[in-house]
Amino acid sequence: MKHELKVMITEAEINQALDKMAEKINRDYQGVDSLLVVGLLKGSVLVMSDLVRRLDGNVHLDFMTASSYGAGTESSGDVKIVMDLARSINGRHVLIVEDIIDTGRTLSKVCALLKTRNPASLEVASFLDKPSRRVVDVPVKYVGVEIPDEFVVGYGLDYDEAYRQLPYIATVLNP
Ligand SMILES: O=P(O)(O)OC[C@H]1O[C@H](OP(=O)(O)OP(=O)(O)O)[C@H](O)[C@@H]1O
Ligand SMILES: Nc1nc2[nH]cnc2c(=O)[nH]1
Repeated sequence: MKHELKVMITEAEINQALDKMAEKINRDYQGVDSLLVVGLLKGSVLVMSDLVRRLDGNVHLDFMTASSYGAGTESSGDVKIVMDLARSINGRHVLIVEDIIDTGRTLSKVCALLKTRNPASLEVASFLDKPSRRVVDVPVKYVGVEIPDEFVVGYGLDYDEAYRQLPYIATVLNP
């Protein structure tokens, strides 16, 4: 069945939100010798590449895969670390980049794990935030856009792995 999509956030609006996020991040990390930006795969790939291009200074990248969503639109709540970081974060300033924070379960698990590895600092930037869905409290310092409780696709976000490549964010009218 072909899904009917309704655009929620346009490409131009995404770019404006990214500019604002990057401005805050650049201000906060001014004077820091290097910033390690950690992308959570796969959802963060688009926001990660667009955000880091806007960052000043000495930026390093690493990736990790944490998965909690199966084939459908509901989190299983069972967060698994499928692929870990390539390098140590001991003493590093770490900024985790996510496409969306929903229940907060994924970020809560990832933050708890990374904190045990003694980073110099650990903060979170999530392009989308669905605050009404939160089950676990996670401090997210940088948010692009707050959205209501609707399942969205595009700009890294999938429906059964489809639609990640869309340059805009949309809701699925006939899931
Ligand atoms: O706040 P939560 O309820 O935990 O939901 C947010 C997480 O769900 C999605 O990941 P998913 O597990 O679907 O993997 P993906 O990044 O490969 O799409 C998204 O990328 C976030 O990581
Ligand atoms: N694709 C997608 N994945 C999610 N993971 C948590 N919330 C969402 C959402 O709204 N869309």
